[in-house]
Amino acid sequence: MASDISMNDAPVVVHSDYIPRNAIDHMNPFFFKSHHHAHSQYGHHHHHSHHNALRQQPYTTPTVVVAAAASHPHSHSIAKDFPSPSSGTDSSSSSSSSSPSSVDLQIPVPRHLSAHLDPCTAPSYNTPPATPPLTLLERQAAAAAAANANAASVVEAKRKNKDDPLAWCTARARIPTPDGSEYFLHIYENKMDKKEHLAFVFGDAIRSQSLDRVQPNETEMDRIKRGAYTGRLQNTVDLPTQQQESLAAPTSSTVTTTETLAAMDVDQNTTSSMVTPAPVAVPLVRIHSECFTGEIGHSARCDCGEQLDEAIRLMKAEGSGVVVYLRQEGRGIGLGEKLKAYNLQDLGYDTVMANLLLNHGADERTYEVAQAILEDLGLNQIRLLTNNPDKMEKIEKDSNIKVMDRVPMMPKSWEAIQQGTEAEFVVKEGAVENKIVKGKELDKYLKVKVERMRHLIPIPTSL
Ligand SMILES: Nc1nc2c(ncn2[C@@H]2O[C@H](COP(=O)(O)OP(=O)(O)OP(=O)(O)O)[C@@H](O)[C@H]2O)c(=O)[nH]1
Repeated sequence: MASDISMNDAPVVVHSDYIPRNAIDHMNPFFFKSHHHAHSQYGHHHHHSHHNALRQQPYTTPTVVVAAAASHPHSHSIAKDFPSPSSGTDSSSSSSSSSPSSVDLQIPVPRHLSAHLDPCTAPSYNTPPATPPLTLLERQAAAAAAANANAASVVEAKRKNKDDPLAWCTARARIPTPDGSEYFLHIYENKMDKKEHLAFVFGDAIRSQSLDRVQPNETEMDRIKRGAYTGRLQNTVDLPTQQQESLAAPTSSTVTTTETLAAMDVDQNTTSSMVTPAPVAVPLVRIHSECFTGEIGHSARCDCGEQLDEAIRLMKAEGSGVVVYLRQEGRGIGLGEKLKAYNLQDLGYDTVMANLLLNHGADERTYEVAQAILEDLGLNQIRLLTNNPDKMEKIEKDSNIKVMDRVPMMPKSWEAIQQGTEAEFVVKEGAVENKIVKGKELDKYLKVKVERMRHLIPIPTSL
């Protein structure tokens, strides 16, 4: 039998100052269920080596486990502060759940998993046990305190550097796309984190002020390398030398160096006199959060890839617009934590509850960097592509940015359900045609967004 190789007799080192990794084991039904069985059903005849390993761990002595199990007559109950997968998180949530039991919360082991709960093969035994989890209230208080501290430090950073932007563009380059259209990818550094946030800029009229600003002692070639030119670059490398010299690199006039600015007697700290973009009608903007699984990994758990593609399609069609691509993977908790959340979702918890059980906020994203990027691109009035009212509020907060209009992003599969055309989807490798996503897991994910995160999408009546 392909047994639990992690449960072999590798020596278990128990340190008295052992610090558990997190609270995950305490809500893992395998963990407690199997212990309960170890004592009530298998008693002390249970001889699997990992049992002894666990016995040595400071936070989960057999006594504690027996007491925990005994205090709950239900043989599957585990820890008092974990709700069942179907219960809500707090009274303010708009969960459609019908079991808001918050006093004596239990995690029933999902029926389909019970069959696999042989304590000899239960897969969680190799995981170090953890400290007792925070109660939900404590978690919420901690999340609120962290959010406040974060907001305060951002304000502080802004106050100290009134004239310095929070984010600035360090390079930009043309990205041709298969249909012949192209956009300029902008890369941003910022004061909040070490991540490279991005802006996909469609249309030549939208320009980064920080990129265009003249830097001390830079040459024309430095500016070309950063992408601080207008128009398009010409291939001069393949031309004979004398022709190379006679051709300016950009096709239009505007690599502006310190020398030319000096000759023009222009204030070198500003670019306003140098770059005068054509006026843009209120442009389409998408503030998109990174999702490796949805955009690269062919996942049908979410519609993130579909949304990114749709935003790009709309901006190509308009010939103008910006996708601000924030590296806030997993609603800010990171990819590793998102994968853990997926395991909890496979146990039946929804996306919100899974985050909370991992001691994260339901959504840890912030939008100050996005605000700074939009300001840098000169976009104070936008049409925002989103279903998320929270995002609309946060992007306007403490800034000059005004969301003039919200452009909804209807999930394609739900649109098709409403139009009765779902059967026409052709499933290709990894995704439905045109990267559209569909399926039960997506439906559940989307419903949670509507029911618990105020997203503005009509749920098809058949769901
Ligand atoms: N923690 C967590 N993050 C997820 C999950 N599924 C997708 N994400 C992340 O959620 C982010 C996208 O946010 P969404 O809530 O889908 O959408 P939104 O950006 O708030 O709203 P829209 O503008 O309407 O798309 C990306 O960073 C994804 O990586 C999940 O199950 N758990």
